[in-house]
Amino acid sequence: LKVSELGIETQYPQELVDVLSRINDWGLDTFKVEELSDQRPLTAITYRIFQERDLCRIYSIDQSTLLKYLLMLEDHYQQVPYHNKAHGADVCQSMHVLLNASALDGVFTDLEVMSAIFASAVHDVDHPGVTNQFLINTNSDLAIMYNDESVLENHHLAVAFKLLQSQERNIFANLTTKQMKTLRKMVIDMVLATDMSKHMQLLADLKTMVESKKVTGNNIIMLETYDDRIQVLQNMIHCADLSNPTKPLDIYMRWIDRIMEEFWRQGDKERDLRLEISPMCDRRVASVEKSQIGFIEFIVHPLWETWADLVYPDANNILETLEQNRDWYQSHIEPENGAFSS
Ligand SMILES: COc1ccc(-c2ccn(C[C@@H](O)CN3CCOCC3)n2)cc1OC1CCCC1
Ligand SMILES: [Zn+2]
Repeated sequence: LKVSELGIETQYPQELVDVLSRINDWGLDTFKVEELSDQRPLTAITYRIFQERDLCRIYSIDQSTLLKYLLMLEDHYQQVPYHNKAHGADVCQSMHVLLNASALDGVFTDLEVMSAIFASAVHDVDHPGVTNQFLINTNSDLAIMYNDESVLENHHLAVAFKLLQSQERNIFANLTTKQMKTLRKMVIDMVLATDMSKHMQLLADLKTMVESKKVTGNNIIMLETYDDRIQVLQNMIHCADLSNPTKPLDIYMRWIDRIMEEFWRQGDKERDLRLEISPMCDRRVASVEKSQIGFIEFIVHPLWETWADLVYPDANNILETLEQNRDWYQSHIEPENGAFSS
């Protein structure tokens, strides 16, 4: 990558080129990209991935149109502690790495790959930093708009596609009608699958797929129907969305700081509104380490363990890091008010 190909202005062009050289690695430091890109991590990372996958040539996407869309998309991510543009960039880059699993070599079409990258980049745009339940409990305009069903996920999708409607930002202008129809359906199906209320069903279906996994001679997964293909892509974006605990510990810890601040700010709002404070949202009774252990035990590890089965052995290192991080937190739990753990 050359400085002239960064797509964004920065006072640290060479350092940014150096950090982005790890675009295909699981341990890319999104926080470093955030700092070195002058607060443009989503544009810098997504633009780099489009270049890496040659998507502008394949789909005749004008590079300045792509940059205009990405900058506008990035500006529509809110300045909240966790669900901000850095998280969008992180999920996009994580998805990019997951798509490179050798068990998936040649499985997905360029259109499916572009849909997955686009879905990841847009999946939390305009997130207000509170949960679906909070929006429902407070009779928010968004909950009214979407009838309490996948409120945030529907909103992210609507914003993302609305931004495409201006001619100067329509990156998909040169897709055929059929291609656009397919892309739109897949992006909707992927972003709606990031709703945590769908987690148990998604995981159950993934387990069923693993049990009946069909592979080719060189261990590549065979996915014949749209339902099978989209199911794998839905689990992939869900894994990318819940990938913080699988990253190097120092990076994981910084995501924890951000999500806790966001949860505690929601708790502050609930306290002021005399609402019951949601679980893990009361900064006065925090047990950060215990919450992460529970999050890993009940949600993150079961999901990643199943994913690792599907693409065995490609995600073994990721699963290993997750288990090391879990064990680290297990061995660093603060004893309750000085009492010795029994
Ligand atoms: C690093 O820690 C976390 C990292 C991520 C998460 C987390 C929760 C839900 N999600 C996924 C949604 O954000 C799905 N979104 C919603 C809005 O619409 C789009 C799709 N992610 C929770 C984390 O920790 C919590 C605090 C203590 C234990 C649990
Ligand atoms: Zn997310």
